[in-house]
Amino acid sequence: MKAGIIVFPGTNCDRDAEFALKMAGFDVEYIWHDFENIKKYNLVFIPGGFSYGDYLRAGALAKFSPVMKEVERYVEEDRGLVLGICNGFQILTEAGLLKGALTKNKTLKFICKDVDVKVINKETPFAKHIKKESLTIPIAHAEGNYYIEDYDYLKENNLIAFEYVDNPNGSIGNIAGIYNEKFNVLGMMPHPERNSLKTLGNGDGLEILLSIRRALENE
Ligand SMILES: NC(=O)CC[C@H](N)C(=O)O
Repeated sequence: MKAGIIVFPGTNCDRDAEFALKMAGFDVEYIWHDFENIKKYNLVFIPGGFSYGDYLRAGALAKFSPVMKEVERYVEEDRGLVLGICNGFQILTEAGLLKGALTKNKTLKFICKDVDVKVINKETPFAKHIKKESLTIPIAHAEGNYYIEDYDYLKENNLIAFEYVDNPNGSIGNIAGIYNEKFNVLGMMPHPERNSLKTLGNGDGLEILLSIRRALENE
């Protein structure tokens, strides 16, 4: 099972992602942002960080990197799954691959702490093998306040992946992560790769990556 981690100038969670994906049983390669061919990966992972220094808005410049056109085709042609974490989630919304937008935290401060999230839609490859009802996963962001005009659309179509138990940033409906309509893209603000071992917390983050690997294997 092969995962490709996209690296932009300013990405800083790529090594943690590699470590966690290997823990979950993936073979891992890096994909530099000007790469135009991502055919061979079962999972494309867009990690966190500060792509292009978060200039303009987090993710607003990264969406123009050549690799993002290929990610669009990858999603459209159902070649595998895409997981965007934090800055990865911001890039996916900026690129229009996920609905809504990540705006500044309601406190206007960078927040770095562990949060509990409830698993909302369990019928997707990303979540169907998660055994727990809620997971403890760290957040670290300044622009994690998720907003969408048509919140009901997300609810009615089961596009909400995770909700915060105790909303840290002002996100509408306590949203911590969402899916696209084909359920082959997940974006989430918490960092599962930062809690992939019991010694890093309780290992809850690995549940998500293991669920993805198992679902891909059973396809
Ligand atoms: N952890 C990350 O991915 C960095 C956060 C992000 N660019 C922000 O501050 O909103």
